[in-house]
Amino acid sequence: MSSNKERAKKALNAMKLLGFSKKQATPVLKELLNIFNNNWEPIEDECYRALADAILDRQDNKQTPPSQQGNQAAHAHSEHDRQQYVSAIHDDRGEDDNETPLVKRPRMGTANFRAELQPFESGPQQPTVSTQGALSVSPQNSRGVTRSLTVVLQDAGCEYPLAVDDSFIVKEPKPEPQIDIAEINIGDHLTEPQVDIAEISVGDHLTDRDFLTGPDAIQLSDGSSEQTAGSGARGSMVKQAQSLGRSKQKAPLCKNGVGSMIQNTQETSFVEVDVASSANGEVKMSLKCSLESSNFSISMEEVFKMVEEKCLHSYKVLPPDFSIGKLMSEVCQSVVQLGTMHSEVNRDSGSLHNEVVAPFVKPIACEAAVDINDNVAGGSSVLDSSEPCLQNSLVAWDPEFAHCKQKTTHDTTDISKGEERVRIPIVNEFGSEKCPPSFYYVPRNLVFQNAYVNISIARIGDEDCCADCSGNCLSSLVPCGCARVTGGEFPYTPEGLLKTEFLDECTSVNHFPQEHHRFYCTVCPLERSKNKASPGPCKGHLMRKFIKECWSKCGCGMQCGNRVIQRGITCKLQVFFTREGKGWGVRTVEDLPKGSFVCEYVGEVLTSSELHERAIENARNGKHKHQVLLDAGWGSGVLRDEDALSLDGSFYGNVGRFINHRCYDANLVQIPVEVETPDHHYYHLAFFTNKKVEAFEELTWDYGIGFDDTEGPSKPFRCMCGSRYCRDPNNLRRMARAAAKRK
Ligand SMILES: C[S@@+](CC[C@H](N)C(=O)[O-])C[C@H]1O[C@@H](n2cnc3c(N)ncnc32)[C@H](O)[C@@H]1O
Repeated sequence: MSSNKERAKKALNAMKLLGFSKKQATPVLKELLNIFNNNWEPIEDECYRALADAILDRQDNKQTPPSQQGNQAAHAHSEHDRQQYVSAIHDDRGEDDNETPLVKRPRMGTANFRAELQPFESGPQQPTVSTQGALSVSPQNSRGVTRSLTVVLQDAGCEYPLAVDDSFIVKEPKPEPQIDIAEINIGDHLTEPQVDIAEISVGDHLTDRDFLTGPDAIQLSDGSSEQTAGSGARGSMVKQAQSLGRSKQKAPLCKNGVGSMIQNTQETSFVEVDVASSANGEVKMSLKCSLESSNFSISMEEVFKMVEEKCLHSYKVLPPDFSIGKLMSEVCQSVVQLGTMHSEVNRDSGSLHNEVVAPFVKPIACEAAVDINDNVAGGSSVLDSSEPCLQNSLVAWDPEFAHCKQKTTHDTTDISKGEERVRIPIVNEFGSEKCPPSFYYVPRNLVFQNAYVNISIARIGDEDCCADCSGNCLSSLVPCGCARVTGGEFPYTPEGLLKTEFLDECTSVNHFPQEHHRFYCTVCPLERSKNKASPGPCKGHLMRKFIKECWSKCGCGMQCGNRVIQRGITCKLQVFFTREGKGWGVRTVEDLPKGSFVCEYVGEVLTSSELHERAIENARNGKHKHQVLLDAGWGSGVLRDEDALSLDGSFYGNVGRFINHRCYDANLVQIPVEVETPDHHYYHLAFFTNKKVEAFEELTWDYGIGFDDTEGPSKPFRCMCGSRYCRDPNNLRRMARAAAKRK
């Protein structure tokens, strides 16, 4: 048996390892020996637990006012007191009394020991090997989960298992009053390169003094970093800070290169930081923050991430590549686009040169306008007019689509998604819809199913091509075979414009159809496709002028002046939302001289039966489609169903499907163009300007519809073309004019 002196030395050493000085421990030990009648066993029990507790109690009592002090030890000289004190210690062990002895209130503040945090559920506690009195904190720290803390006092030769909860050991740093964000970075001195989260970092006000007091060493369990800290609680903070320190290093910068961190190094101030920018930095979006008395930095990436999570929470489904950062950059880019557009308008109009034009205009309700047509229109999409001039006409469009409730896949910077040689942006300054309803953008016609479009070299005879030409056919002295269709003269000028004479003739066919030759079928495929018991009489098909372009069987090159429409769109167009209630429309963003090729009307090639079937289907669904008959060349005998063709741009189409109607004085004229097929059942329908068109003027063509048509399965829209020659009897302006005349 050791002597009292040895036992006292051991006890004081044990206390020293817990951070209690000899001066603190000696009087308490004396008191306990007194209480226990110099019996060492209850003191040595459980690795001097009674002694440690008594020291802590004494410290507690010192902190309470003298009036409230109930110095148990000092008054425990009687046997009664002694019993009470001993049982008080044991009561403190709580429900686990029979198993693991517990110390309820170990103060780790100045302790110097090694400890491991483990969840209770994690099985038997592993004995731990002490190093130099270091504290190791397990990586997980889930709040509210009670963990065991094993303290090994190697010098004392025993384990000291403590049950503590997170609130005790893992004391979270007090959040700064203005910053309601969980993660805190205590600064640059803690850096580790692996954690890829970006955080709010709090700088100088949470200094080493706050966290890292004392000389005690904290060793992180992964051993990856050695920093000093004074307590277990602080250790956990250091651990957290450590990971934040790592993250800070890896915090990604915004892709567009704008500042990605909000930083405030002053006590009370506004900080302004760029958060997004257009591609070339002309437009920037910034945030103004006034988070007082903080010295902080916030990663914008983390802010975006938080907003994205909120969006996901609210909207449930988001595209996988949804990004607030991108969205903000898109806003900046759109401002650039609109700004450019407006400044071009101003420059071209010459009136507003120095005026700063707000890029956004007060929106008007677009749905009301659409509703007007919605009410008027209805039924099938096929326009079945009794007017001969309705042949080759565009049928009613789907107003339901115009509500833009469908998910759209359009790229607002280019509706053609790169399919055209030029970008065709989508712009909406007036309505709430960002994009037109979905459809597949195709730059060329596609056969749906049964249409007979036979593109073969063999079908093109020598007389229908110019195999012997080379270079540019327009510059040859004698026009080649390809000019035969146009009376031995090419329709194009060397500048690539349609010749005025040719153009005017084509326009005149539209304006005065009754003065032009018409072909009447014996049995009209259009009538036949209606599957009536006895097909109605043919209403006549206008014989239109054709353009014949050189093609692949010709010897000339792609730059030949007689190849215009096959080179595709070259002028700058925009799909925009019309303010008059016509839905989307097309405008040019540059001046176009008379005779300029604008675009083709592209869609699926349907037979008249297929067209009719779609019409019935659409009537059933109350839908209206973008369809146009190809009937310019029906004068070549009896047409089979598969030869009587139409184009439907509803599901597959190009920018042409957005061109709105204007009665008589439209600025575009539609002209049939023969390219790869010699017969005239199938042809390209190309739009050319029939007058000079100024930048930002809407492009329109005359659909050739009769608005008083009540016979057909569908009624066309109420016309809002604004033309003084508007044919629509329901046109409000026209009615107003008529009323004024009557007065
Ligand atoms: C081929 S689409 C033209 C593009 C259409 N605006 C859109 O938003 O998709 C034809 C439809 O546009 C509308 N539209 C075209 N011209 C119009 C006009 N002059 N007045 C009113 N609506 C018109 C009609 O609803 C018509 O059925």
